[in-house]
Amino acid sequence: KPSVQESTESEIISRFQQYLQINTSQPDPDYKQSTSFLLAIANSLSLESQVLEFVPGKPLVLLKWPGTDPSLPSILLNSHTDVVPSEPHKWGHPPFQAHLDPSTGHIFARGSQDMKCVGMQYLEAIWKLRSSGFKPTRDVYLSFVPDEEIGGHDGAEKFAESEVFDKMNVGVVLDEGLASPDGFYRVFYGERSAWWMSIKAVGKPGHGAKLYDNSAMENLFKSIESIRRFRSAQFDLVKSGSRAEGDVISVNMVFLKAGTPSPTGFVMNLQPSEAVAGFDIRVPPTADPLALERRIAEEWAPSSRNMTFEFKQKGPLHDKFGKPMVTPLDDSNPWWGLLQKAIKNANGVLGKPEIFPASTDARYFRNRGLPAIGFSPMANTPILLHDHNEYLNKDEYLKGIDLYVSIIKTYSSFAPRTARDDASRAEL
Ligand SMILES: CSCC[C@H](NC=O)C(=O)O
Ligand SMILES: [Zn+2]
Ligand SMILES: [Zn+2]
Repeated sequence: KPSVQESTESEIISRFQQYLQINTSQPDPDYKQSTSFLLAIANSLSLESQVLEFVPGKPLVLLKWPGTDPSLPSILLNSHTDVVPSEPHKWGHPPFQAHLDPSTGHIFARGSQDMKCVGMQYLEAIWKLRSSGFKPTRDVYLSFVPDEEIGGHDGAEKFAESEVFDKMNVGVVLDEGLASPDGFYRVFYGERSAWWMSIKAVGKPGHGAKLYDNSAMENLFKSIESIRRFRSAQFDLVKSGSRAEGDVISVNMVFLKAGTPSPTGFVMNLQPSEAVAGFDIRVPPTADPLALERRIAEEWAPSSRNMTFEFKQKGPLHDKFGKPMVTPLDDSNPWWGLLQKAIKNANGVLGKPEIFPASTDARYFRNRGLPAIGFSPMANTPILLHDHNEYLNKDEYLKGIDLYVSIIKTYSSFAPRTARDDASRAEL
């Protein structure tokens, strides 16, 4: 086997830039190029690799660094290869140039935070460990999955349910987190579920000059008012500091569709007979789904007001065993203590564990009852995912690699001597 040479800092940064320069933005990601790029690195690191296509044209790159004791459950380091679209003309530097600002060290690119950084940091950490001669005890897998940004149905969801996945005997999964503007690294043990709902009002059409009850617009606006009251009450809990962002139900109106089109815009003197509004609702795993469903049916879209509602997406709050989809962060989960230890050893400081406010692929692994922890090592960094001018500072990026060196070392060497050790740990 060829030995792996240590990389220079500029080689490391240039590999990150190369990955960022591949335009994998939805809705038409260049997965061909990202796949060959990742396979080339896997090859330089002599990792085992396979490309899984659960859906043609949507490749999942699965890499393996075999451990010395394959009987132990493995470690899975997951990242997605796709990124969200950008509006290039609103950026200071083109989003796929990966411009490195020489005075600040910021690297500007779509995906620099979400989450090509993490995917490459896993690989760079393995590069460092391999060149230092380290040998993992457990198998270490890396999955580079497609389509997270559009729901992960053709990527992580199918992967987590596959026979290949079963055979991997995964014990713990690491997936993405969020940047933090302060010095504490954020860490996530669960996430809110996305409920994407549209509500529709119907009513008698009529002259634009007439005041009458039960028009579609009036019916819809009564609902919108009620939803907005709920929204502010939830938001107030966050503003006052009594709840974290991931612990309330968020509701945001994302579209409004109504009116009678005309060649010059909309007919102005006609009250339409239909009006629809769409909402992105995020529900914490501890919320009572029945109470929310009742609120929707009775207050937000009551049939008494000729309203109907429809879900485009309604994520579950519980896993397939009926348990809330959260990863316990206590002594029943040795991976939590190990993560704390590994980060401390690398001089990092973790913040208080949180519920991720949006969705990630981690939910598909938690749904199988597996512990999954969300972590993207970006402290002292503004939260710019999905925003214009997304960037990551090069020194933060390099620091993150060292954190993963420590994590991968700690995780892959964790080998309780007997199953009883595991059990007694769990009893503590
Ligand atoms: C529910 S699938 C959508 C996934 C998406 N993930 C990241 O932004 C999100 O909107 O949270
Ligand atoms: Zn992401
Ligand atoms: Zn995203």
